[in-house]
Amino acid sequence: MTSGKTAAIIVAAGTGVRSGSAAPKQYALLGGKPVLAYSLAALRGHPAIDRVVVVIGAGQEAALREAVGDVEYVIGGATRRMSVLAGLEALASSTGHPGPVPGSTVPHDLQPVGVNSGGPRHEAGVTVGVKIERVLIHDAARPFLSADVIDRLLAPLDAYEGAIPALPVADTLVRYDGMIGETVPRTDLYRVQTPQAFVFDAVLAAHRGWSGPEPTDDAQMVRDTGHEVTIVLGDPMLEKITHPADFAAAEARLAASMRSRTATGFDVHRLEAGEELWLGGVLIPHDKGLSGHSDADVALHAITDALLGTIAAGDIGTHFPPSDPQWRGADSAQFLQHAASLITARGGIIDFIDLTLICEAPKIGPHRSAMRDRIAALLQVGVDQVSIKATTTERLGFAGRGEGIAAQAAATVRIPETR
Ligand SMILES: Nc1ccn([C@@H]2O[C@H](COP(=O)(O)OP(=O)(O)OP(=O)(O)O)[C@@H](O)[C@H]2O)c(=O)n1
Ligand SMILES: C[C@](O)(CO)[C@H](O)COP(=O)(O)O
Repeated sequence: MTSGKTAAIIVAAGTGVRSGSAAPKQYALLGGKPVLAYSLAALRGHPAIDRVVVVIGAGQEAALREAVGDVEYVIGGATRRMSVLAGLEALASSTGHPGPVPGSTVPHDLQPVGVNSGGPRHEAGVTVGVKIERVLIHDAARPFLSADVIDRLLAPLDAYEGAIPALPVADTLVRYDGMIGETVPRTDLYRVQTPQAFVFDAVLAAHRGWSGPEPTDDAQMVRDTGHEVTIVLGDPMLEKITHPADFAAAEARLAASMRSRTATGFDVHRLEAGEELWLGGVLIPHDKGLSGHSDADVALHAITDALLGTIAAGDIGTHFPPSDPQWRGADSAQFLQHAASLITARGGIIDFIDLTLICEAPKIGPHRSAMRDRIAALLQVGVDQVSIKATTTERLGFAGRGEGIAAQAAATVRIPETR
């Protein structure tokens, strides 16, 4: 692949009339997250992509910020083509690219690129001034974009000015005008998806010089200005959300892409006189309490580690180092909630927690219900998704001598493979 920077434009300035959604469909929730958030995360998370600009409708800054937080954005136009052009011009102007020639179709009122930081619009930080060599242009309405598709699209750009993902047509195709007419041979027909990848200068020139009928994608513009555009294998996950039923289909695709993961956590704390005994987020009357890092709630620590394990995010010490004085005496509920928030941020769902407390005393039975309620509330799951068991070690070892309490937890979550 040639050297130079790769940018991505997500067009999200449509109104989604056909979707029947009250708000533009790119802000509708899918699996609890805005549609736009999925492809934005996929593009931002891809190592070959240096910069992502989202094209939004006028007045959508607050909706954008609420949906995805800080992101570079530009205001789009009345058609998809004009929105793509706005994105291309934003990239061109911020990287010192020559401006459009007089008489081209570029409108004069294109907004400058901004960052949705809540403050005044400003130029986009470190990436401004870096020349863009390649660009991916993507519909926000196609949320489930995989890294494999991005890889497939970028690979041919050394040889072609463009590459698009497409799927062969599987159905019989027929012309219809009240009665069926000609059957259209389908052997070389493909359904075209996005993102579409281009050499930046080629697609910018095609857009700036366009005077043909309204195109339905960018590839046809690049092709019609004399460049070669190739096809790579698309992805059934990339179907566009267009009509109301497409939301249910997208939810089903998302659910089918969820993979179950189970991980365990283990922790021990010393029992000492003069300490409070916090277990499972509940203060338990006892003649001794647990000492150590934070409030030393061994149960919440074990569950936190189990949850972090499901996403291979290190352990509790990685996120809350015992050496950091700010966590001394801290409520362990915040550790647990942090681990849960990392799973939620990945579109994950917590399915089940199973905890075993290992101690001679206190008796866990009388407190089991309060602990289950508290843990379920902290994780925002049902009480029936939290199991708490207890055992002794038959007076053997540190637990048997009443010197400490051990906790062992297992967590099962579902994480979407499509990010
Ligand atoms: N003026 C427009 C029109 C469309 N798009 C974007 O282009 C993509 C594909 O368009 P489509 O599915 O047609 O979206 P809408 O135009 O929003 O839908 P509709 O035609 O039903 O109103 C979407 O991500 C949409 O937000 C855009 O950025 N600017
Ligand atoms: C760009 C596109 O997604 C490729 O299939 C499609 O052409 C967009 O069409 P729409 O009419 O804007 O939905």
